[in-house]
Amino acid sequence: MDTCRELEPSHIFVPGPIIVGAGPSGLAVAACLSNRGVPSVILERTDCLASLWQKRTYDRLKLHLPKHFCELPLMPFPKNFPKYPSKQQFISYVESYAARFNIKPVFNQTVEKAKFDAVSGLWNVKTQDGVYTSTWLVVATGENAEPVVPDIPGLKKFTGSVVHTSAYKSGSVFANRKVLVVGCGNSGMEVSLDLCRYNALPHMVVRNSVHVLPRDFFGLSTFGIAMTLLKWFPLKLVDTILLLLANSTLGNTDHLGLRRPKTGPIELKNVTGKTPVLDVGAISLIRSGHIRVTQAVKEITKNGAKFVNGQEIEFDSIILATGYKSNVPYWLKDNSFFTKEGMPKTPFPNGWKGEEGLYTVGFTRRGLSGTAFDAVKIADDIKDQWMKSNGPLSSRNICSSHIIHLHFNKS
Ligand SMILES: Cc1cc2nc3c(=O)[nH]c(=O)nc-3n(C[C@H](O)[C@H](O)[C@H](O)COP(=O)(O)OP(=O)(O)OC[C@H]3O[C@@H](n4cnc5c(N)ncnc54)[C@H](O)[C@@H]3O)c2cc1C
Ligand SMILES: NC(=O)C1=CN([C@@H]2O[C@H](COP(=O)(O)OP(=O)(O)OC[C@H]3O[C@@H](n4cnc5c(N)ncnc54)[C@H](OP(=O)(O)O)[C@@H]3O)[C@@H](O)[C@H]2O)C=CC1
Ligand SMILES: O=C(O)C(=O)Cc1c[nH]c2ccccc12
Repeated sequence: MDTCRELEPSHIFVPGPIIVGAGPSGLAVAACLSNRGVPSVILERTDCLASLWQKRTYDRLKLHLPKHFCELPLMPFPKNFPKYPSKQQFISYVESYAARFNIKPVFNQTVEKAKFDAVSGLWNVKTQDGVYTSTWLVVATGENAEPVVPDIPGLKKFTGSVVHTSAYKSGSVFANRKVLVVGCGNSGMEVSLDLCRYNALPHMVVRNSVHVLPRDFFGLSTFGIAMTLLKWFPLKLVDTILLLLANSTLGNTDHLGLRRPKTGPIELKNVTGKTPVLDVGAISLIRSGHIRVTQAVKEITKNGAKFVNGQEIEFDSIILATGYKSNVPYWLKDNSFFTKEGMPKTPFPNGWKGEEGLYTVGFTRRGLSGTAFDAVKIADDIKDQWMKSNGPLSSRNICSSHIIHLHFNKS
C-alpha cells in the first residue's frame, strides 16, 4: 500500500494511484486495487478513517438502507449485524475493512491543489506538507465534503446557538428548548425526531415539496422493494406503487404541511439527486404535534424567526439541516470533468472515469452501492494500465528518475 519513494522531504512519487479521501469510497478503491496487486496511497485531511461517519454525524444515526445495499466490495457486513447497522457498527466495519486490506492512509494531509502536468503526464497533488506525484488521481472526497450554510437574512443577528447538522450529536443539550430546524431532508427529519426524544420543542422548516416514504413496509425495506420492482416494471409504475404504499402506511401527508412533488420519488432522485425521506418515526411525531412544521423563513431576528406567512416565533437555537456539497472545485484545478458544483458531468454509470488518469468514486448520488460500483470499475481500469507498465513484458520503469526530473525542471 505505502510503497511510495521519497524524492526530497516534501516531494513524493507514488507508483500507484493517489486517492484523495479515506471515506468508504477511497477505502473501497484502495482495497480493490490491493486485491489486484496495485499499490496506492490515500491522502486524508482528518486523523481518522470515514471521518464523515466518525466526526460529522449524530449519535442516533443508523444506515437507512439494509446492510446488503451498503456493503463495500470484497467484504460483507458481519452476519450478527442488524438489518440497519448503527453508526458505531458501520464505523467498526470500515475499520475492519481497512485492516483486512492493510490500508494505511496518510492522515492529516489536506489536498489543497491537484493539477495535471501535460509535459510529464503526471498529477501533482499538493497538501500542506508537500507534493505527491502519480500517473493516476482518484477523487474520493465525497458528495458531503462540506456543510451547506445558507445565507438566511438576519442569521448573524440571532443571539442563540446556530449549528449545522454535521456538528449535531444529540438533543441532550436542547432539553426544553425551542429549536428551529431548517430543512426537511433525512437529516432535518431525524434531528427533529432526536430532539423530541430529549424533550426539546422542534419546529421544522418545510419550504418546498418533499417525498416521505416509510423505511419499511410489512418487514421489507421500501428501498429493497423499489429495487426489485425496477427489475420488472417501468420507473413511473414503480413510483406509483411506492406512493400507494406510502399513503397506506403514513396516510396523506399533505395536511401535515408535507406536500409531495409532482414527480415520483425514484424519478426525482434520478433526475435531481434529491433523496426521498425514509421515515423512521418523525411523521408520527408531526402528526401528534411534537414536531411542528413551519413555512419558509422570511428572516431570522435576534430572538427567533419571521416566516413567509407573517408568523413570528421565538427560538433558543437554530439547527441548519440544509445539506452538504462537494469540495472538488476548491482544489482540482483546470478541470472540465466536474461541474462547478463539484459533481461529475457524465451521468451514472459512466461518471467514474475522466481523462489523463483521473477517476472519481462516490459521486453517483446512489450512496454506498454507487461507491461499490465505481470502485470495482476504477480498480479494473487502473490494473490494466498497471500491468502494461509493470507487468512481465514491460520495458518501462514507471518510477524512473528521468520522469521525475523532467517534472522538477518544469515546475
Ligand atoms: C448523515 C448521513 C447518513 C448517510 N447514510 C447513508 C446510508 O445509510 N446509506 C448510504 O448508502 N449512504 C449514506 N450516506 C451517504 C454517504 O455519502 C455515504 O455513506 C459515504 O459516507 C460516502 O463515502 P465517501 O467516501 O464517498 O465520502 P465521505 O464519507 O464523505 O469521505 C470522504 C473523505 O474525504 C476526506 N476529504 C475531503 N476533502 C479532502 C481534501 N481536500 N483532502 C483530503 N481529504 C479530504 C474527508 O475528510 C472524508 O474522510 C449518508 C450520508 C450522511 C451525511
Ligand atoms: N440515516 C441515514 O441514512 C441518513 C441519510 N442522510 C443522507 O445524507 C444526505 C444529506 O441529507 P440532508 O443533510 O438531509 O440534506 P438534503 O440536501 O437531503 O436536504 C437539505 C434540506 O435543506 C433544505 N434547505 C436547503 N437550503 C435551505 C434554505 N436556505 N432554507 C430552507 N431550507 C433549505 C432543503 O430544502 P429544498 O428541498 O427546498 O431545497 C432540504 O429540505 C442525503 O443523501 C440523505 O439521504 C441524512 C441523514 C440520515
Ligand atoms: O441515504 C443516502 O444518502 C443515500 O444516498 C441512499 C440512497 C441511495 N438511493 C436512494 C434512493 C432512495 C432512498 C435512499 C437512497
